[in-house]
Amino acid sequence: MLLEAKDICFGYTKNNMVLKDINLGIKPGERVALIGPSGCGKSTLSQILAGYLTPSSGSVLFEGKPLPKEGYCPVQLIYQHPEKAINPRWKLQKTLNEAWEPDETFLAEMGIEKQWLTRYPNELSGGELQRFCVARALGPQTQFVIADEMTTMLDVITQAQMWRLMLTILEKRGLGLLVVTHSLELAEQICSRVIKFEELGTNHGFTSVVD
Ligand SMILES: Nc1ncnc2c1ncn2[C@@H]1O[C@H](COP(=O)(O)OP(=O)(O)OP(=O)(O)O)[C@@H](O)[C@H]1O
Repeated sequence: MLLEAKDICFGYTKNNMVLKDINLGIKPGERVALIGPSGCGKSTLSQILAGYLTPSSGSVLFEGKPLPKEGYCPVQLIYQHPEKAINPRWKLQKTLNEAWEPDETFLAEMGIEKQWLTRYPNELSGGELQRFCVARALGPQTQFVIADEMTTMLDVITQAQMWRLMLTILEKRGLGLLVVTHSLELAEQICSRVIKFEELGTNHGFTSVVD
């Protein structure tokens, strides 16, 4: 199993558990979509799978091991809201190079203009900023990408461009993917398996660690 969530429970407050006994297993080579109603806990689970939040019980394993507590996380999360994922006081060159140093060809492929690098996040549009977040998440040490409503704020043409590029990179580098989306159409186009969030608490979508 490539990425596993085992018996995950989590609440932002003690009396209100958002996630209860969530089990999910993603095999190497699978591209999985997670769909579910607003507020059910998809983003919370994504943050746990990428090591941003610690579950109150249960565990996350990547290639059979817990996620590293320090250093680069092989599971990279791309948020729905790029402005929340970026330090507002850093120019974008610094933000990008904190993760890795992509070359000009890569930046051009991502549709990132050179002049944007010298700007602060509030000097770019949401869509422009999201390109940085995607580029930043695709560093050479990344092995798995979680895209949480990654293209929601982009126009349909840019959405299609971003996904085409993303899929090319994922395939070239053999990276795993979990897509969180409200669009069943996108899920079915991009992924080999679609999971409904409400099925996760009853062990659906989970295959034993023996795999
Ligand atoms: N930082 C937070 N503090 C307290 N409660 C939170 C926090 N973030 C999310 N929640 C609550 O946790 C629940 C799950 O939220 P989450 O964002 O994971 O849902 P979601 O399925 O991703 O929703 P959407 O599809 O609307 O993005 C919601 O009831 C939400 O109000």
